[in-house]
Amino acid sequence: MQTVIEIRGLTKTYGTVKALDGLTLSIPRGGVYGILGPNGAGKSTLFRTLLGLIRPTAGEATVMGGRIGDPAATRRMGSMIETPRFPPFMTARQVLVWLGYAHGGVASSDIEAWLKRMGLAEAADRRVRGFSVGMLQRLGVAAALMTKPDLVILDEPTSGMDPPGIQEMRALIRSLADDDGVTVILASHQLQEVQRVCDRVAIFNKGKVITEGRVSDLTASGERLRLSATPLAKAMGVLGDKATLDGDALIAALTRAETPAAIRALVEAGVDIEEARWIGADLEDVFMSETGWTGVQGAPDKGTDHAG
Ligand SMILES: Nc1ncnc2c1ncn2[C@@H]1O[C@H](COP(=O)(O)OP(=O)(O)OP(=O)(O)O)[C@@H](O)[C@H]1O
Repeated sequence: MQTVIEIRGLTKTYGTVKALDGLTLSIPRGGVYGILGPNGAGKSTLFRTLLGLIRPTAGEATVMGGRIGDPAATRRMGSMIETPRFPPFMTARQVLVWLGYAHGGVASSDIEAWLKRMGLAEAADRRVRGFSVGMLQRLGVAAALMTKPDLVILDEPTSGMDPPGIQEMRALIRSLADDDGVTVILASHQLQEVQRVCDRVAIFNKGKVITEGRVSDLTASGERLRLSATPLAKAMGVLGDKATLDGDALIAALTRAETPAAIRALVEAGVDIEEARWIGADLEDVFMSETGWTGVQGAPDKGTDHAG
């Protein structure tokens, strides 16, 4: 596997807080890679470290073969970390021209193309002080991509966006990877979006990687059988604690080997089965079980290191 980022034992401490705790991870070249984790897991700290904005306390990382902070590698990267801030008195177009200068110059045709692609053509001459969070995100993404990077890091690119905006962003991210050959690394709390757009993910907790893999493999391991059957009560009785109700269907936690006998038992008990299909676990299920997160308490405890 050709990698774009190699991270070995990366640690960043702030006082007593270990934002990154001996993190080890390899990120492949090409495709869309998701970094997931509860608040405070260390995602933004990792991105800032990879961009050379903060120094690690220990460990090392290479980005496209160069050490972190190496200007040759940094020039080939684009990024948007959290909601970007721009000088409020500038218009959207001026922001891109100004950032383009800082990068050594970006053709005005590229700036216009990105304003259009991010749905900002009509707002191009408005001052950014009046922009919504979603518009700032769009401008931040345009700024990250107008320099034609080989690798782009996007931290919560859809935060503050409406549903059509989220859908457009998903299409843009996939086309960057599939059509333009850009490696996209993104962090997001919107797990359904991540499941739809990412090829691989790493789940972080407390500065460590606790799970890493292809989205299809991670979700396949929790697959269950969805059955439309009548009468439902009788089917529930046959399957016992293997079954839970999901609307007017039944979700059975059966292995593929257990399934033929279970179907036979249902039919013999007089249950009609109208439909049976395998469904994968949601990335949300994987995230919840890996992080031990219930969504109500503080950051959970699970955290064995994983050499990716
Ligand atoms: N400049 C800083 N000074 C002190 N502590 C910091 C600093 N930056 C990050 N931290 C701490 O490091 C830990 C990791 O923070 P980080 O922002 O990387 O998490 P995150 O996964 O990006 O979180 P979120 O999902 O909320 O954006 C947190 O405990 C945070 O409070």
